[in-house]
Amino acid sequence: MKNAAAIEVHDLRKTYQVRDGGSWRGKTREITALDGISFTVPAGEIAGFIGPNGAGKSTAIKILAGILRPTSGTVRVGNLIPWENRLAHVARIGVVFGQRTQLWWDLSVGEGLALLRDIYSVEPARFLRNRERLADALDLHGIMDQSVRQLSLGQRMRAEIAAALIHDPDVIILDEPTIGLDAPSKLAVRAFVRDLRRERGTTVLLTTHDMHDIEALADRVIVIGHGRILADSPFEALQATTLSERILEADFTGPLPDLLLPEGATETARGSRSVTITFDPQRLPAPVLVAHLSTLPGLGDLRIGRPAIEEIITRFYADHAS
Ligand SMILES: Nc1ncnc2c1ncn2[C@@H]1O[C@H](COP(=O)(O)OP(=O)(O)OP(=O)(O)O)[C@@H](O)[C@H]1O
Repeated sequence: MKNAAAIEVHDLRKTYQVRDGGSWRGKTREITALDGISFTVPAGEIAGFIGPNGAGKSTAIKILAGILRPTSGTVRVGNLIPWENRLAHVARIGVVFGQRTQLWWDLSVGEGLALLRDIYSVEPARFLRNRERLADALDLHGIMDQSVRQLSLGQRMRAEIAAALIHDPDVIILDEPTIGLDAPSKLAVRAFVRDLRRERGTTVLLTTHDMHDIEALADRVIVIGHGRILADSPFEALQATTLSERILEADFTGPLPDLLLPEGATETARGSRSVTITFDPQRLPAPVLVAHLSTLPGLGDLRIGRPAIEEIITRFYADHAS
């Protein structure tokens, strides 16, 4: 199975019919949520699937999960067509929707997992092994008897992940798995997904608005906007083509002197004793800029870094807007 395509999407289109003004009498209008997207995720890869609000991510995820039929195009997940082989398909994939539960509010976590065992016909010995392994890895032992409605968001998300994996799926779809979680819970979810891929070779499609999820997990990112694929590449490549600039922060021991910056550098923020400068290292090598600043009176610390990952993505979305 290694290197075979676990997810294949070809020329996928989805249009929704909506009534203007919400009235049944109003004219109908077509919204193109997916305008012919194609991508492939090889087995064992973690692919980030990102895009601004309304780009079409949820629509694509629902089609991949077998919940929604596309208007046209082909999709194969582990060689099955999700909306045609629904039962066989759901038995082979795991889906975590960060914003809604797949568990049952009034059942305990343990009861919910047992119900999934029956739904997916997981053989009893394998179920017990998986439940133990997932409870250890996701720290669920203390909450197995608690009903889902009593769980904190972080506990519920860990239970959701266990529920999505109880039947050993080869492919998992994570839709905003860290939304609303505190920092330690986010780190725990990311570590779990990394281990899962390493130990079991699970293929993961991950949508998120948290770019740190992408940085921590994704082998590559597929960017979608207005229902089209805008980029499909390793994150570093996206970063290099979008924002090659560097950021320099300089602290001064006294009031800021006149900077008289060389060409290729722009002052982007200023405090009473510090300044932030953005520069393009192709046009202005960092040592030249540092040498220039060193001539200024009262220079203290200097720090040079890359723009934050959010900045890179925001710029990429803005460059592809319209
Ligand atoms: N059931 C629906 N009926 C009509 N239009 C819809 C429906 N679901 C989504 N849309 C429209 O399709 C487009 C894509 O929406 P979708 O929810 O797939 O985007 P998204 O990338 O998941 O956005 P977000 O990041 O905000 O969740 C949007 O213009 C949205 O308004």
